[in-house]
Amino acid sequence: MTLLQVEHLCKTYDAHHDDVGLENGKGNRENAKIAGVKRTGWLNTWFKQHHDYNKQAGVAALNDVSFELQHGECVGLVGESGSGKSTLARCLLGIESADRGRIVLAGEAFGGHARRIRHEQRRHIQIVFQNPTAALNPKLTIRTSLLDPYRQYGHQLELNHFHGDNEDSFARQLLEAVELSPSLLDRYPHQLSGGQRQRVTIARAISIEPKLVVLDEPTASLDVISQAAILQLLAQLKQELGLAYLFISHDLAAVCKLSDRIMVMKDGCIVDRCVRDELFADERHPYTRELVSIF
Ligand SMILES: Nc1ncnc2c1ncn2[C@@H]1O[C@H](COP(=O)(O)OP(=O)(O)OP(=O)(O)O)[C@@H](O)[C@H]1O
Repeated sequence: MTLLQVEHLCKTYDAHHDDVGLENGKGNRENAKIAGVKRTGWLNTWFKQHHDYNKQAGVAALNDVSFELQHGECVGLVGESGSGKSTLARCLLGIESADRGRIVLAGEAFGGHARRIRHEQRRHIQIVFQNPTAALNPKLTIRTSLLDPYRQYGHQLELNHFHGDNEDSFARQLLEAVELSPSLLDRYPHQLSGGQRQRVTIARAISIEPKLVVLDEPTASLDVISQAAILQLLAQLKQELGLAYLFISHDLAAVCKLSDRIMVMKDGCIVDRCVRDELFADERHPYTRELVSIF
């Protein structure tokens, strides 16, 4: 069975749209949660840093976007800044709803137009952000941040890979899965390197064994060595846990390394799609050729 079906998704922002209540820090209740994690002060800060929008009237951020993603598959999503990649990610996570269209996850309606995502469904799509420093609450230990999704879903979880018998052994398993020492559990984010912090956010995202992880430029804030190591880790986890990824990136080399298929977005539309090895072929869409040529 297909894991994810996105059908005819449309989203237009009006001139006064403020989807997450950034100006007053309030946000509506649906938006106050991201990936099952409460949007507290630190997450507000992340949104503020990453959503410096050019708020023009009637921006069609998603214009009839349709695609499918299979279990265990990685689909890369590339396109210039403002093409709609993050909007698509936010619609998938239920942070905002589409104006039209349908999202079906493992055969069940999931978000999309005017549909709320149930708490137990929300666990199945998680996200890893670009900036691990902003994604971890500086006041919480690594242990507390790691265990947050588990504590929210603990009683309902049927895990296949990790064993949730007690919190300490669960947190240790998570760190081991991302090749970090359990001795980091009682440290704070500032006591870790950028690469280690990103490993922690990956561990947190996979902790409740989602079906799909949205990787929103997961290596963009890292040095070249850490980037390669994180890509290697993501490939390994995909294999071990049978995860599917939607991998959003400007880095075509990274996308090619991890993805089975690639979609190219421009002005809210998917203008091209291909298997990885065909991205550099001559017969690609002119926009894809342009992206490839400037890479
Ligand atoms: N909350 C919002 N209010 C108004 N306009 C928005 C909002 N969010 C996105 N947009 C607009 O929608 C379009 C798509 O933005 P989006 O952030 O999805 O692009 P992107 O491809 O993820 O860009 P980047 O690669 O820079 O992250 C842009 O024109 C953007 O200005």
